[in-house]
Amino acid sequence: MANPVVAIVGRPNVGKSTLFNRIVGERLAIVEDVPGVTRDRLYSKAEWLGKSFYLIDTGGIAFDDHDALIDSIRHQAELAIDEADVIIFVVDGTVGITEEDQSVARMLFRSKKPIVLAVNKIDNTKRLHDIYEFYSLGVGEPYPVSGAHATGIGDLLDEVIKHFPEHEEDAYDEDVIRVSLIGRPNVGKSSLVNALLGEERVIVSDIAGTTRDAIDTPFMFEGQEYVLIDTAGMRKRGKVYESTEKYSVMRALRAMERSDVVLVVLNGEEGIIEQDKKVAGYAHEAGRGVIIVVNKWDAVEKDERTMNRFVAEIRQEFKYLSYAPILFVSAKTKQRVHTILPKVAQVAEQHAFRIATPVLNDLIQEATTVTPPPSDKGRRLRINYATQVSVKPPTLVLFVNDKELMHFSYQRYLENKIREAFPLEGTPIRILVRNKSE
Ligand SMILES: Nc1nc2c(ncn2[C@@H]2O[C@H](COP(=O)(O)OP(=O)(O)OP(=O)(O)O)[C@@H](O)[C@H]2O)c(=O)[nH]1
Ligand SMILES: Nc1nc2c(ncn2[C@@H]2O[C@H](COP(=O)(O)OP(=O)(O)OP(=O)(O)O)[C@@H](O)[C@H]2O)c(=O)[nH]1
Repeated sequence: MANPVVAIVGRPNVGKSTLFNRIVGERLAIVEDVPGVTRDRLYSKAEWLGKSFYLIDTGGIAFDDHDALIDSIRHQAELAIDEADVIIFVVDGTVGITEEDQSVARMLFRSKKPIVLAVNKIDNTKRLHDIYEFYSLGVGEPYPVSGAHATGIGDLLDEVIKHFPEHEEDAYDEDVIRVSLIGRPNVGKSSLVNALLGEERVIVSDIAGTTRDAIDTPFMFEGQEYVLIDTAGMRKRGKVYESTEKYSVMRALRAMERSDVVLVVLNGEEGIIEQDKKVAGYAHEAGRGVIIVVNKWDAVEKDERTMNRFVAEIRQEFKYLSYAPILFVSAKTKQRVHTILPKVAQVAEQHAFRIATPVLNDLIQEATTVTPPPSDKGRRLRINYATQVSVKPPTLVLFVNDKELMHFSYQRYLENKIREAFPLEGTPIRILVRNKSE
């Protein structure tokens, strides 16, 4: 379920970004593209031969000073070693081996992580003999590539995916609810984890064989088993992670992917800032159940309208998360912390909700009768058949006469009708529109 992470490492100017763009932009499809949520180029989801993974570009460091440069390349490599499942180590075939390359190679070699060596800028076959000297880096076979001409990338990726972990790493039982907390630094994630686990009725259980690397914390609450995902990551995240946003983002993403329900934590004292919107956008895109938790409510000066105002602001800023319930809590005083887990259980149930096909079709029938689809140049959308194809999140397919005729606003209308009929609080709904013939 969690996608492997592939990091591109190398000194400046070897062509990391060019390769990143090639891998993501042309050879491979970017999976999912949710409108309205901006995507940055720190990382991207990519796919090769049916295997999807996260690709991160560790580039973008520039220093005048040689020592500072080496230091920061090392730092990048260290993070890649920590977080990635496979590392693509890029060198420049036109320049040959440099001291920085050797320094990176030594670190990568010691890490014992799988390394695939890409010798870039091999723009034509005449250059192919330039790759042999790179064997002496001691990190294995050099793969000739040209980011500029998009050659050699398939062979490189064939090698990369061979090193993906074979087994599903988090084989928790179906009925265990997996929860993660995300939010920008200092909103109180660790404090909330402690408050949740400190709840009297919480028993930290040990579900056998599941706590690989002890990064997750399983526990029982009111007869239900839960796992807090990547608790260790949340606790350990120190200076290094904070200074390198892409790694904390990636870590949060992986945690989210392994979760049923994500708690998006906000700081009630400071209000919503840009970074919160990014975090919330990721949560929505991940397709998990979402609960918005406003923490530090104890520190907010309030009157009877404060809460409503905050709710209105959240709805305004995170329009795409309109399905997410909002809780106001304090990890410090424990105020309303006890409402979190019951809400998580409820949202997890909705996230796995299944609508029977006849019921769904009746509902769509009725909705299209009440408000018929708009017509476009004399042609009208017809929905022939609807069915739910998967859960977590509930994903529906609508078979129609011509999917070009489906407009965003009409799709939103149908989603609202579905939400009126079923208790889908906290879960996104995916609606796929297909032509009848597909
Ligand atoms: N000839 C040739 N030039 C390339 C190739 N790939 C990249 N370049 C050039 O190399 C330069 C550096 O490319 P980038 O992709 O920015 O390198 P980078 O490693 O990401 O650099 P930083 O962001 O500084 O870490 C650019 O001028 C590219 O046009 C290639 O395959 N052949
Ligand atoms: N007043 C108040 N302070 C809180 C509350 N929760 C956390 N804090 C304080 O906020 C600060 C940050 O809390 P953490 O739990 O470390 O926050 P975090 O989100 O885990 O931070 P990172 O590890 O940096 O991502 C600490 O000084 C906490 O004591 C709360 O409910 N009320």
